[in-house]
Amino acid sequence: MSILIKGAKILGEQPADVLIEDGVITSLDGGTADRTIDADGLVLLPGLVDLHTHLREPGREDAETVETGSRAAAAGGFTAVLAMANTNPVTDTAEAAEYVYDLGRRAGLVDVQPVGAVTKNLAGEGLAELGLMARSRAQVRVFSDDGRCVHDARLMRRALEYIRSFGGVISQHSQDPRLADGQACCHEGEVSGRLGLPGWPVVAEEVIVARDVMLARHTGSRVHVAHVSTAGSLDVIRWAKKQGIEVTAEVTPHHLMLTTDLLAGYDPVFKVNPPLRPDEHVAALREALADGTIDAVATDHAPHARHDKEHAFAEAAFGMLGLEQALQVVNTTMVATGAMTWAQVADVMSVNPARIAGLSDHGRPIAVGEPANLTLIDPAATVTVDADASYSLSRNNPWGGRELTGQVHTTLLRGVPTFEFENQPQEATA
Ligand SMILES: NC(=O)N[C@@H](CC(=O)O)C(=O)O
Ligand SMILES: [Zn+2]
Ligand SMILES: [Zn+2]
Repeated sequence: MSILIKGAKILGEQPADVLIEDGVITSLDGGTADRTIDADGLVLLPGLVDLHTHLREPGREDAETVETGSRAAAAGGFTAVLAMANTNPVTDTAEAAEYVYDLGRRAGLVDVQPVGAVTKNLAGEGLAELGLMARSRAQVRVFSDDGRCVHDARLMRRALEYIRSFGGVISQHSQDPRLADGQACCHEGEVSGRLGLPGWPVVAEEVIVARDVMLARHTGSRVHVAHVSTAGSLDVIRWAKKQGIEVTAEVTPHHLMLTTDLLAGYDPVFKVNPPLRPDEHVAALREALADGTIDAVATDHAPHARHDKEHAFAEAAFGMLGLEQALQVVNTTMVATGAMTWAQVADVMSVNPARIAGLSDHGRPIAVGEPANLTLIDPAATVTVDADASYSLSRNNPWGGRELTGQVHTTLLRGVPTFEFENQPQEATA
């Protein structure tokens, strides 16, 4: 099959006629194809890569499956996602990693790359089969106990030493469990005081970020800060990068746009870990994304069934959807405001995440001979998000009712359309 994408602006810059044959880009200068997509006014990016997705299979197929999450990812412009290990059973063995990998290939909508747990059953006590997962068919390179922090410094050190031999990275959910106790459910500050909700302090994140960059320096190994959310963490990461320490960081779409004030209605859709922060942190995160202190945007797509989410705020599960709106939120907060170019968006949503995760077929230049993993975007479309129109099995969408700018037009995985906007008229209202 061949497709011609006619007149798309590559990385928002020069228009070109991109020819794709048998899954590979074969020309930037037109040619004959079975099918032509009129892409006048559209922007072409390398397919997006999400470093942080919760797919819930195995174990919680009522909240999401590999297939439904993959469909949501393709609709959001993604061609690869890293599937977090906090499933049931946990992805802590080579077999478990291969199982998730195979489910992803069978769904065939995005490349699903399993994340391996750092510790057995995420219990924080003994290391999981890191080497066997790395050598498995799934070739795991990213390890994380996400949902929990690897809080034992000795275990973190050993894990970092171990994964260095095969170029692995630990994605840390940075949260000191003693500073963030079991009752806490939001950011500790003026709003939590006013609403009478127990919060936890920003320093619970920052002390772990600081400790981990020192462990990265000590071991010469790579640490990745998952869902960074505080200005103080950014100070530490800036300092560490200046020292040449191997640290990278991701920010979520929700931490780029949503603030603590939203908790005033006690709506659990806004309950997430790390919690929504006040304006000054949001501003610091945007600045750090634009200046390269933060390497990537990652969704932390965290689907939850209604019976886990629809409770009083204090009891509801932490987490919100992200895959389908991520690009729109980045466009609205960063591109439409002039803070970033599309070329920078390609870096933070494709090139850098692919590099961090070691995915060699993704985050590639849009050039002849490269695999056609591509995302075509209408940057000017305005969309009112309909929380009920989602490919996810869950409905904990914090963007419902909001007007966002931009719409994914087509997603291609190795030259095959995995999402096409024209075929999904119920998805959005222009
Ligand atoms: N982000 C969340 O609030 N929840 C995540 C876990 C996590 O990312 O820590 C989940 O698995 O539901
Ligand atoms: Zn987390
Ligand atoms: Zn997560």
